[in-house]
Amino acid sequence: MSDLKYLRGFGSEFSSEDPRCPGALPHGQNSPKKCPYGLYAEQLSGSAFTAPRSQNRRSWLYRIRPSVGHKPFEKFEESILTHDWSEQEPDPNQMRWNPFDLPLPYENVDFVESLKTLCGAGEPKTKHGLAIHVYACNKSMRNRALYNSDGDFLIVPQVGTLLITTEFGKLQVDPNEICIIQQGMRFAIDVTKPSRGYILEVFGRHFTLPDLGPIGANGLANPRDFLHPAAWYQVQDNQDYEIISKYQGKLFVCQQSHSPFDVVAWHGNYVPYKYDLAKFMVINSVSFDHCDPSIFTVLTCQSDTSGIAIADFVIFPPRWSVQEHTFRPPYYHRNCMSEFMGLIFGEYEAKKGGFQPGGATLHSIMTPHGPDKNCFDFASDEILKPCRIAEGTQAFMFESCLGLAVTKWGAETCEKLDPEYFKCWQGLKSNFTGPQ
Ligand SMILES: O=C(O)Cc1cc(O)ccc1O
Ligand SMILES: [Fe+2]
Repeated sequence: MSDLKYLRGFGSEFSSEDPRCPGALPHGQNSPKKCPYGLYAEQLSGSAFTAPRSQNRRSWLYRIRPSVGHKPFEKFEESILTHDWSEQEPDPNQMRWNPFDLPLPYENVDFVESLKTLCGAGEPKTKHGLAIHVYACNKSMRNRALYNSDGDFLIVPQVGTLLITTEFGKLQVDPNEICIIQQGMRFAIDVTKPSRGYILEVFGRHFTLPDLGPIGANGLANPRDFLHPAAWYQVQDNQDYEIISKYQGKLFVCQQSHSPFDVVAWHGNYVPYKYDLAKFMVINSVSFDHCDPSIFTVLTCQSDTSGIAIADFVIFPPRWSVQEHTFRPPYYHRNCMSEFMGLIFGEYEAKKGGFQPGGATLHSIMTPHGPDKNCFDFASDEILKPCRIAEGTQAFMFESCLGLAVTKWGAETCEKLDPEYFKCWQGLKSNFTGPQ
């Protein structure tokens, strides 16, 4: 799979033909009377038809059969996905989850069956809000494809490579890479070993690159490093296929007698993509003080209020730390945004050993948090020389302007919530020297 070909760019107009069918893309028009190779033309709209050009997203798919050739949808039972944010009483406490369980061999669970919702806010019907899920699977999705009617998935693999077949072609996504599968796109995930990761879902809006302001035209996640699949199709006739739709927070399944991965060629600017976090160009203070973590924003999903994110995807990559006369780790703070963090590998700088790969933390709106006692003591006394930090680590944050509610699965069923978390700050004593 590593010889997969990708198309580079961000938000561009791409086009791709499976090399087995040269000329499959119609010339000069989207919907000819008869398409080349007897294909059907189908538009996938990711924005209102009339959205301003800068936000307008759609793709044209040239496929063996149109998507509509399926039997009626029924409820898909094997799922703990929820958007019921009132399952639990609100809880403002700092939360830390130990690593979520990988499936045991006899559990045999695929990506869709393994989806569990941890927390979220808002709902898909009004296209406002987000949900944070985790997956932990050990089986490939055989003859089964998923699409999300509610919004876009940002998938962060933490253990195990994902081989993702989409209508647009294939993506291989390793830990320390992320991928975005937008609303409506059918995909199936193959795994070769027990695999785990995090998912940020945003309802009815899309991720964009953050503006760079005074940084200039380059830096942070550069557009050329976003990789899109090349067209690939399979002919699987008379083969039962399950299509699962996440619709208004619930999963539904329908049957069809052929593969949905039958798109021979496509063009447009609404295409799934992946990004390697190691490609992020880090900008930071080279003089003094600790910059706000917004400098590490990879992708943002903006609300209607300029500069305010429904969700930012932020990373804490390996980098040089050079600030002088500065407490270098994250500062103590209280935030009007919600901060959900995960760890792909290594240790998080503000809590060495206190937060494990495959686990998570949630610091809710205005809930105080910051470095633990060990981190504070060390950083207050360390001799400041230029040094590498976060080497061999990758922590990330989903930051949202919305107040997040934790689900029953997140608070109880998963049995990973650590009641001792608050203790990491209890030893922070007064160092007040008083008036001299
Ligand atoms: O709380 C956290 O660990 C995330 C975070 C990191 C940082 O460098 C500054 C602020 C912040 O919220
Ligand atoms: Fe924070």
